[in-house]
Amino acid sequence: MVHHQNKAIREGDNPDLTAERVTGTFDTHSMAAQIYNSEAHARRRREITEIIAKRPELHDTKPFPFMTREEKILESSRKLTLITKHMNEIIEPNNSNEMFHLNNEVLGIEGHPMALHGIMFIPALTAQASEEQQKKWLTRAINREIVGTYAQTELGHGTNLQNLETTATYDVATQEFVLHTPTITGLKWWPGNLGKSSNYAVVVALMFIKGKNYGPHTFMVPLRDEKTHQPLKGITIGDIGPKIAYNVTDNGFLGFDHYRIPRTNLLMRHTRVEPDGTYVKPPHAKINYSAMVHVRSHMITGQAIMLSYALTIATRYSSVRRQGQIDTTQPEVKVLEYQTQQHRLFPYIARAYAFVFAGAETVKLYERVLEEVATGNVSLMADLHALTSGLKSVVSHYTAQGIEQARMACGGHGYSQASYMSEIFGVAVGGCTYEGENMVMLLQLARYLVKSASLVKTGQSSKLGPLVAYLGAKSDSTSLIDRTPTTGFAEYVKTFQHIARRQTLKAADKFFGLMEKGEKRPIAWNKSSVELNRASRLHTRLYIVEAFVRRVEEVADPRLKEVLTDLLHLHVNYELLDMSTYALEDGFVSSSQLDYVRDQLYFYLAKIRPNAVSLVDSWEFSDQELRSVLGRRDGHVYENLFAWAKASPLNKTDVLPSVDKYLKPLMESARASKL
Ligand SMILES: CCCCCCCCCCC/C=C/C(=O)SCCNC(=O)CCNC(=O)[C@H](O)C(C)(C)COP(=O)(O)OP(=O)(O)OC[C@H]1O[C@@H](n2cnc3c(N)ncnc32)[C@H](O)[C@@H]1OP(=O)(O)O
Ligand SMILES: Cc1cc2nc3c(=O)[nH]c(=O)nc-3n(C[C@H](O)[C@H](O)[C@H](O)COP(=O)(O)OP(=O)(O)OC[C@H]3O[C@@H](n4cnc5c(N)ncnc54)[C@H](O)[C@@H]3O)c2cc1C
Repeated sequence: MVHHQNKAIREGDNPDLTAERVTGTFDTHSMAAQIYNSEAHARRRREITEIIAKRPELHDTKPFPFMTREEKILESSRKLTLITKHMNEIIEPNNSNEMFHLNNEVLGIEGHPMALHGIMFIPALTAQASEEQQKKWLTRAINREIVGTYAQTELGHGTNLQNLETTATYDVATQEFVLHTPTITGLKWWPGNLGKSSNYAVVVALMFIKGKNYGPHTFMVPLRDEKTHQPLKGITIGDIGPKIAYNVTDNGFLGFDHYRIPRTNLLMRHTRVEPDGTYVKPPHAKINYSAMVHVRSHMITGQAIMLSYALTIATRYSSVRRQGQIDTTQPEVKVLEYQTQQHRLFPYIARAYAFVFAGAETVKLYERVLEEVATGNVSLMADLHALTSGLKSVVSHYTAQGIEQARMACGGHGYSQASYMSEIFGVAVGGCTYEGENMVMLLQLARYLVKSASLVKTGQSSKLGPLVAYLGAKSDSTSLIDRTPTTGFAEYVKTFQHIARRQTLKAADKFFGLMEKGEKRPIAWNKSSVELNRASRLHTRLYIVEAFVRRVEEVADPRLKEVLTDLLHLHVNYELLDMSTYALEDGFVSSSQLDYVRDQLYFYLAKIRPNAVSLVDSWEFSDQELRSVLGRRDGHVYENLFAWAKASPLNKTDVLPSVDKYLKPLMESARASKL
C-alpha cells in the first residue's frame, strides 16, 4: 500500500479527485495541526469524527434542505439530547474546542436550541457574575439544568446601546429591580434561542436608581417556568419568524410588564448596587460588554471555517467537473485548470488560512485579557476591542464574498441546495451584522486609530501600542518590491504599512481639519467616516498579513513551510493588487511594480494548483460536517446529485395535489375553450 501525503485518499474514489490528491506535496494531517493550532487537537478532531461516523443515531435522518423548520428543530433537539447524554464518551469534559467540533459535525451550522447558551449565556455569567452568583447559576447552566441566552438587541435599537428602551428600575423598598418594556420598539428582538428554547436570559437594560440613568447593565432573568416551560407572569415572548438562514435557532422577541427580579440578579462581578441603592462602578465603563467581545474574538475562526467549507466544496467539485477544452486536441479539462477558476478560488484559500491564523492570535489575546480583567487589570481592553472590531468586520465581509465566489465557481449546481452553499452563505453573512454591524465596528477601530494618529502628530509616537507602532515609523520614499534582488515579505509588509499609515493619517487629518474649520466633533466624524473606515480596513488587512507572516516563520516542517510560503506569496500579491489605488496614488508603488505583482500572482496560482485539493482537504471536514453533495470527499458527485433529487419530497408522488387541483383543470379548460 502506497502512503500518500494526502490522508483523504481512499480506494474507489473518483479518479480525478485521487489524481489531485496524489500530487499533494505535504502531509495533510500535519497541515491540519497548523490549522487547528496543535497536533493533539487535530488528532482529537479526527477521533471525534470517527466516533460520530460509527453512531448512526448522531447522523442527519435526511438532508436538511428537505426538512421544514419545525422538523429541523425537532431533529436538532433529538441530537442535542443525545450528545448531552453521551458527551463524556465523545469529548474531553469542558473542552470548548472539542465541543465546537462536535456541534459542527452533529448539529451543523444552522444552529440548535442551545446555541446561544454556549456562545453567550455561559460566557456572560463567567465574566460578569460574582462568585456567589456563579455558584447559583453557572454550574446549573454548564450542567444544562437551565437554558439561557443573551437578550440585548431591541426592535428599535441594536447598535446604539445607550438608547435601549428596556429599563431596570431599582425599588429600594423591596430591594428589587423592575424590568419594563415601555413601547413596541423596546421589545427585545433577535436574541438567539429566546423565542422557544430558553428559560433564562442575561438581559441588558438601562439601570435607573433614584431617577438616575446608569446606562446599560446586565441582569440574570428567569423567563419561563422551569417545570412547565410556560412564560412567567409579566413576560411576553416568542419566535421572530424565518430568516435568510440559521433557522434552527429560534431568534426571539421579549417584553416585560413591570417584571420584578431580586437586586441580587444584577450581575455583580464588577458592578454592584447596595441594598440602599448605592452604586459601585466597575473598573472599566465597558466591562459588561464582555460577552460581545467573547463572540467577536471567536467568530474570526468560525468565519474562516465557513469560508473553508465553501472552498472545500468548490475546489473538490472543480476537480471532478470537466467542461470545455484548453488545447482543442485534448479531452475536456477539469474546470480547475482554467486560470479564471484558480483566480476565483485560490486567493480565498489563502485568505481562509490567513483568517484562521489571525483568529488563533485573537483568541490568545482574548484569553489573556479575560485573565487580567479577573484580577482587576483592564489595561488591554481597549486594544482587544479595537482589534476584534476590525477583524470581525473585515473577516466576515471577505468570508461572505469568498463563499459567493465559491458558489459561482460551481456553476449551476452551486445554485442547488445540494451544494449547501446558500446555507453556508446565509449563516456566514449574518456575521456582517451580528456582534455589531460592520460599519459601526470599523468606526470603533477608527476611534482607536485616530487617537494613535494624534500621538504621532504630537510627537508622542513612543506611546503607541504594539498594534499601531508602525503609524509612528518613517516610510521609505518608494516601495522596494521588485527593487531588491530578492524581494521578500518584508517589502510587502512595509508597503502595507505605508498604505495603512497614509490612509490613517489622511483620514485623521480630514477629521481634525473639519473641526479646526468649526465643525462639531460628531459632525466632523460623520463627514470623515468613509475615509476613517477605509483606514480601519487597511489597518486590519495589514494585521492579517502580519499574522500570516508570523505563522509561516514559526513552521519547522519544510514541506509545510514551502506550501504555506506559496500561499503567503499569493496572499500578499492578491491583497496588494486589490488595494493598488492606495499604493499608486502617492507613487509609493509604480505601475511597473504592479506588473511584477501581477506576474507573481499568476506564478503562484500555477504553483499552488497541484496542492489545491490537499490545501482544502487539510481542513479535514467530514461529509457529515460539510452536508454538501458537491463537496463529497469521494468526488462521486453526479450519481449522488441524482439520488438527492430523487429523494426530494416533491418526488414522493408522480402527480402533486396542486396539479390535480389547479393545473389539470386549467389545462382542461384551456383545451375545452379551444374546441
Ligand atoms: C462554524 C459555524 C459557526 C456558526 C456560528 C453562528 C453563530 C451565530 C451567533 C450569533 C450571536 C449574536 C449575538 C449578538 O449579536 S449580541 C448583540 C451584539 N450587539 C452589538 O454588538 C451592538 C454593537 N454596539 C456596541 O457594541 C456599542 O454600542 C458600541 C461599541 C458601538 C458603542 O457603545 P457605547 O454607546 O457604550 O459607547 P460609547 O460611545 O459610550 O463609548 C465608546 C468608547 O467605549 C469603548 N468601548 C466600547 N466597547 C468596548 C469594549 N467592549 N471594550 C473596551 N472598550 C470599549 C470604545 O472604544 C470607545 O472608547 P473611546 O471613547 O476611548 O474611543
Ligand atoms: C443572525 C443574528 C443573530 C443575532 N443574535 C442576537 C442575539 O443573540 N442577541 C442579541 O441581543 N442580538 C442579536 N442580534 C442582533 C444584532 O446584534 C444586531 O442586529 C446588530 O448589532 C446590528 O444592530 P441593528 O440591527 O440595530 O442595526 P442598525 O444599527 O439599525 O443598522 C442599520 C444601518 O445603520 C448603520 N448605522 C447604525 N448606527 C450607525 C453609526 N453610529 N454610524 C454609522 N452607521 C450606523 C449601520 O451601519 C447599518 O448600515 C442578532 C442578529 C442577527 C442577524
